[in-house]
Amino acid sequence: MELPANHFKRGIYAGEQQLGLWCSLASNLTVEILAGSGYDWLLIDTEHSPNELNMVFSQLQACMENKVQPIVRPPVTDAIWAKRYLDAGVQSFLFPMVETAEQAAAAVSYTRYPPEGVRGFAAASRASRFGRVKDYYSRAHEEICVLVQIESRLGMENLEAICAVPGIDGVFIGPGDLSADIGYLGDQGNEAVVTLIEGLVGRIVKAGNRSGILTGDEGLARRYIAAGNIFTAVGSDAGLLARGSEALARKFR
Ligand SMILES: O=C(O)C(=O)C[C@H](O)[C@@H](O)CO
Repeated sequence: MELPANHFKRGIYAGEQQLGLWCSLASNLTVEILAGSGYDWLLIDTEHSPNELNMVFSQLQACMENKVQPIVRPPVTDAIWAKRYLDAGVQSFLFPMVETAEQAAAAVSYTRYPPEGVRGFAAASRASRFGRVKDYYSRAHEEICVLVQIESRLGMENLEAICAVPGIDGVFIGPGDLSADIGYLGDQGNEAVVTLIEGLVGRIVKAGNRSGILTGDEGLARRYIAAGNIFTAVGSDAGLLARGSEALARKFR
């Protein structure tokens, strides 16, 4: 069996816009529905959702019939969660609240076997398709994508240093936490926040890295893409369900 290709990672390095959707409903059924919807990636959130490890397993499997890349956000950036999700077969990570180059380098090391990193060895896990991918241990890093979140003042201050860390494949701007940290809690659509984010996207691109963002607003998504954003989550499962169900109910009222 061949090592599964990470089309998302290859796409962002090729400069091909990767459209995504945020998934926090903790359901393999909703993920399977969304996996066939034409997105390039699905963010499987375990930070702000009731997702547990065994549930993430089933959501990863729900993606297998499609080219879509599941990207898992651990609840915190640490080696233990990285190890458990890697063995589950996760190939792309969005590590939250990274604020320094040292934290970014640590995140990369969690995904690499020794001597490059500290990933623990597991024989015949789902990651190697239970031992069926014969060159898994020597090649796993090629198809692993490490994305880190910049979502605080300190992270903004250290942005270029973080972008320069070897193994950091992309830098995602967390609009909610970032706006909260600069005094715009709950107001990530404020023009001051949007302009700041556009500038951050430009800094990431200028630093030679790849920028990501989440927004449910079409106009803002287009502004961030125009600024150079290359992986863009354009909505969420919860938002689609809530807005879509409300719109349907209104038709019959
Ligand atoms: O800071 C942010 O915004 C994010 O990191 C995304 C949110 O955590 C996610 O829950 C969508 O609102």
